[in-house]
Amino acid sequence: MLRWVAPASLAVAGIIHDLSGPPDQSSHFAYQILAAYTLLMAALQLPYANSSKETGSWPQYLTSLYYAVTEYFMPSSLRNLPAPDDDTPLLGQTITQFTADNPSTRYLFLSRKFPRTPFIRFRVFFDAPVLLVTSLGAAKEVLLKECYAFKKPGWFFRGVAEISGVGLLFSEFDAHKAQRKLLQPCFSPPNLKKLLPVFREKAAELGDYADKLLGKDEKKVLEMYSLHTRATLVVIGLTALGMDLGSLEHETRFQEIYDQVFSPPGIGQLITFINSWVPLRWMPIKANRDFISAMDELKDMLRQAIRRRKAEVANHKEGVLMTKDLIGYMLEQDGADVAFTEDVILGHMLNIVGAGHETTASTLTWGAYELACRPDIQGELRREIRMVLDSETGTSYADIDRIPKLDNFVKEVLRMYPSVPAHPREAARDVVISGVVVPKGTNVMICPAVLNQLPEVWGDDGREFRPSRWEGMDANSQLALMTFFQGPRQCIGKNFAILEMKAILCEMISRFQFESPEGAPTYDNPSMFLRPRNGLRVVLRRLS
Ligand code: HEM
Repeated sequence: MLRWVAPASLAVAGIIHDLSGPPDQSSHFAYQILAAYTLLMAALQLPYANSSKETGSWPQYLTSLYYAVTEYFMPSSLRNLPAPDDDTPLLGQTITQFTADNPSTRYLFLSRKFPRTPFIRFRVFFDAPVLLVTSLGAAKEVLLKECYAFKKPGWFFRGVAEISGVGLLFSEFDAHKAQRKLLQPCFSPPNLKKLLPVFREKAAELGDYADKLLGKDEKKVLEMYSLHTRATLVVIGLTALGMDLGSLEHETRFQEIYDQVFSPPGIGQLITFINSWVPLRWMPIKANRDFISAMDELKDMLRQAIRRRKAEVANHKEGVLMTKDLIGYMLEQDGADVAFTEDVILGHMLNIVGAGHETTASTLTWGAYELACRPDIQGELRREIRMVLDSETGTSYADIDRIPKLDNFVKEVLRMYPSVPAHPREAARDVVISGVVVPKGTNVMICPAVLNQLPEVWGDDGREFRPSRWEGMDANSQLALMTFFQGPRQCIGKNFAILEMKAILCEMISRFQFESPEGAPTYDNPSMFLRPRNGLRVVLRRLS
């Protein structure tokens, strides 16, 4: 009977705590007395801990005791949320998550284990609670209605913004609203229309390069991820920044230092990761010196581009490709509501390069994998694409954007393989989401894969790759695809990315047959992107 004393005390303590004031993160005096009392009650059980199977082993007992006590420090409004029972003390779900086969697996597992709840509460480092958003209702509130009640957490800022720049990604509240308003026109449909010829030209170059790699052979195994990252870097540099950043045929200096910063070798990766929580950049070791010098060089290259463009804007020279390319646009707006100083523009450029090329490259790579697995879908797509590309009138923006089967295929790849698997947020104030009080400072995690596969939207077959599911979806179904998010902070480059991917797929599918993927794919984990571990190889067969 004694083993029930601690939980019972906990329950009583919890009720009294809830009655004693509104739920918040602070622990007041009465609460601490109750915590001490319960600890004492629980400690009374210790002599019985090894006496029978019923009471469990010492480690089990100590773990339960640890959790019984730490539950006290959980805001009361979060205590009753469903939570996994296999947390590791002080690390929570971190190990389970990092050893899973892909960065979304654990979140998907939890969302299936606890269906029909707005949030699942899990623990991470130092047992901090995180709320995983698991219903469409809660997602709508976090991303749309209460979007500005949340911000990017400090640990995330420390870990990522040192690489990706502050830019739009890490600006918050009014600063975000003002910058977003100014940058939005760069990504408007009229501007994107002007980019289609560039997307098509670069897609054709990618096709030519793949053809060159095949040489005299009719078919060959090619590694698609590196091909796609090179192609998307060329596109993003040229179209958004007016710069030559990459090349399809060889690794440029920019690519080399970019990889050093984003995917540092060996201990560098670990330092980048730990640096989010415990500052380690000051340590005088090689990994840090390499990182800092690569970052300086990267920024130097981008600064030179800004200065070059500044001189052009001063001479009223228009952007080469967009009527107003991103840098030119920002320079013209400097001095309006937002000061676009060199540092601010640099932040935006780092954002665009970081957010705009690996994401698109990963999605294209998973697309190549699905094509290789599904010859029937590939054949249907090829027929539709060739009809459009062969039309006598020439291919326009509207033509490519409205090939129905291609549209469904791209959406399905985006749904099943969201290239950014997890997006953390922190409540900037107390806020109520789907009836749950989320106290200021609480971390919230949005995992697009969870939201993209919700049974409330897709029924029971949401885990299957089936492009035809998009046929006949109405306008409200926008919420069915959360890969780019929705609302004020949704991806500003969404339409850019979709059009670029369609242009590349049109070219590649019409010229090559994708075949024989190498077994089941493996994923990088932990990783900020859902990308294949060690690349992804498929057979490309030249078509006549
Ligand atoms: C498949 C490709 C892409 C995916 C899946 C993707 C996904 C996302 C998501 C989910 C966000 C919201 C992040 C957050 O607030 O936590 C975001 C933001 C952003 N994305 Fe993308 N993105 C893609 C391509 C692009 C491209 C091509 C560009 C630029 C040309 C771009 C530029 C940005 C920027 C600047 C933001 C910050 C927007 C803001 O906070 O207002 N993205 N992206």
